[in-house]
Amino acid sequence: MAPKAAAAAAEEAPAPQTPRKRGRPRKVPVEQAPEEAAATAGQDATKRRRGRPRKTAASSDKLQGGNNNSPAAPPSHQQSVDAGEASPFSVLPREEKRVLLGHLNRFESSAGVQDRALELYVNSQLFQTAINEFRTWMLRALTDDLRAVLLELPSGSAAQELLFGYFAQFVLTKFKKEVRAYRDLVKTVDLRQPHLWYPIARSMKRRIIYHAGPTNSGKTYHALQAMTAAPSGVYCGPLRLLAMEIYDSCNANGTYCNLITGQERKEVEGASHTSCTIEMTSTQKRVDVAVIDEIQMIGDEQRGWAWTRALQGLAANEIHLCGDASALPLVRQMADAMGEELTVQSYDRFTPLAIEERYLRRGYASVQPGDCVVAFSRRDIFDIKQIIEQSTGYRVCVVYGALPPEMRRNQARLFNAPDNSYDVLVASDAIGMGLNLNIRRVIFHTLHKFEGNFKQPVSVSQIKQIAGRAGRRNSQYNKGVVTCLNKADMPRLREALDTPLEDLSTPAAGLFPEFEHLEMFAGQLPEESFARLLTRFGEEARLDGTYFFCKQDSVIHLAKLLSRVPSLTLEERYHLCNAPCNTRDPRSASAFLHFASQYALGVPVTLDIAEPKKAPASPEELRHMEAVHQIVSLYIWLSFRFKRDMYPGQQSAMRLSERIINLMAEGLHNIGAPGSLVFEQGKRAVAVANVRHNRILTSANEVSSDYWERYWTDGRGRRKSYALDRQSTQSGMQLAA
Ligand SMILES: Nc1ncnc2c1ncn2[C@@H]1O[C@H](COP(=O)(O)OP(=O)(O)OP(=O)(O)O)[C@@H](O)[C@H]1O
Repeated sequence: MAPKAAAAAAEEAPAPQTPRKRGRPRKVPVEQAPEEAAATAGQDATKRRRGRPRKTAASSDKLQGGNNNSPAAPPSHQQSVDAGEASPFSVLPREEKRVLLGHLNRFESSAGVQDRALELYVNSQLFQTAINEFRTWMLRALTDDLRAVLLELPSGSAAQELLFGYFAQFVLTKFKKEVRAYRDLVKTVDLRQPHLWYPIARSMKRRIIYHAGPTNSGKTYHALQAMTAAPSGVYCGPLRLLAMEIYDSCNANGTYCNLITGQERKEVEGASHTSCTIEMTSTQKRVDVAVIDEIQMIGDEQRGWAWTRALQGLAANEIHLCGDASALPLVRQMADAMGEELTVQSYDRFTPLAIEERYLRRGYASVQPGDCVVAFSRRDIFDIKQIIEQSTGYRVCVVYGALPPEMRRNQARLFNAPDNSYDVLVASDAIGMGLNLNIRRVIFHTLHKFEGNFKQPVSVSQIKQIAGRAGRRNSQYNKGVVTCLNKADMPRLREALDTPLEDLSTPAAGLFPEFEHLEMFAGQLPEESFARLLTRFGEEARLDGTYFFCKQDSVIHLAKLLSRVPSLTLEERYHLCNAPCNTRDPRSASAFLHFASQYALGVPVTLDIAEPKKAPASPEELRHMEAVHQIVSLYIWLSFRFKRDMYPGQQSAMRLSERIINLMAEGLHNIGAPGSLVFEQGKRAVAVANVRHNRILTSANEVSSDYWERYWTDGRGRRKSYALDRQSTQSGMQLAA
């Protein structure tokens, strides 16, 4: 049993069973303290063997009283360990010693013993100490009767059961204080009934409606219809972008709606509705109808907790969930636990989605208007953009996660508009949610992506979600097509699209402690740093199979950074650590530390960032500007969390953010345009550009050494160029294609 699972089962601390068939294993009642339970354990086992009446917990003290004449009762710990008597073991015949030590060796090395000890609130650290001392104690405790029983037993589980009873008695007597302390600690991290954290929601009679279906099937449309028809409502979405879309469309259609995200608070006078990112949703404010979008994200390893919280905590009479059917069994289980009614409405896709069996044979030279190329790294996205723009003449929009939502929206609008030359989109998986796009064909650049340091296959549900963007209702195309750049990826694409959504499952819902939980936990461990508290909370959390503890790497990273900042309360640390700081970027991390330090000193927090003057001219410059924008965005986020007078620069930060976004948009427009320079990092050629004659070539056969020149930036950012010979030009074209 895994330690957490064992801890979860700890309320039923088992007493040892009889070594032979007699009687069923005894379970200690939930209320019974484990030390009481175990105090009876060893004796109980041997007594039952002998047909004596079962001993009760109440009588255990008496039996423990060290009556060595009572053959099955070992001497108490005090008696056996402290009295300093010679061990009865030392005078035994060699063969008996061998058998008895064999039992003890097997017991000590058995994997199950430590897990069972956890059920008695013996943690792993204490277990090591206890198991080391147990052997000495046991050999001293060896009565004639116990010895006879052990010698009689084969070397299997019956002997282990018997020894475990004695181990329990030993550890719970000798380490009483430690066991109690651990039990109290574990009780503060009992997360098995998180729905009870929300008293308002539990006092209501809520109805849950699950809109289940594939992409582009009208799930969100129907849920939003219910929300806007109600006197009051809230939309909870996974992205700022989606929250902004719903805010705009509600207000445009006459439903007054506020916007609340980490970085925005837009209040509309007389608004009855709110559109927010799911982390920002209130569990206090009553509304008639709530919509939770992309409910399958309840299983997301980092953000799943926000969906669990919304589903269990929203104070809404009616809750509409939109998503694929993969989370349905889990939601059903959670609804049952809350005693709430669940109705399911199923949907089919509006338009057909077909696989184009001819993968992109001529590479990106053969893209067409309405194509969306999906790649999973920023570098690939810009390489592909440049290759397409320079080999086809189409203008390319890009969408990826690090672009601010305003820019993603802006790029989507450019791509959707019929009257411009932006006909092709190159995007990351960020297009999987939230954008209505005029896509005819999705082309997967690859079906692998880096997760941390490892290349992993893209998941089936992600392939489905992204592919489903093609041929969307209300777009120009009444059917969607999907294919891959490489032939080798085609079988996986087919397999993913053929997998029914019902076969995918979201096994468990994410959880993350509310501040109150951490506060209680901190009360048990007053000496621990905040980062250690978070780690230990995750380690000790008691969960059943319905929930898992969300990954908290970034939170712990920030908590460690904050350990250098004194004078912050636990609550301040908790909120600071949940800030959207890009911990992989040292500039963001150092800005975070600067903001937190100023705040801790009680001086107004300043945003010392100079306004950029010109648009980025290369992907590298754009990346730099994205990082600057993330810092500005972090400042704005903090300014909404903490007292406004501590962040006096909120308004100027918002203006700066807007200015940076405009420059980035301008930069995106220029980067990779025909005739512009082609940049290369390191040594690999990514494309060749016909800059001298501005002639657009579509196949390697047309290449002639007269026409081509190659540009790149060297390691120090200097631009260099040289004319390509025919062979290099052709290999450049092959790379480009
Ligand atoms: N009954 C309807 N009348 C008009 N338009 C509709 C209707 N149902 C859905 N649509 C439109 O079809 C498109 C897809 O609908 P919707 O966004 O609700 O699908 P979905 O299943 O939630 O898709 P996804 O999971 O991909 O977001 C949207 O543009 C939506 O406005």
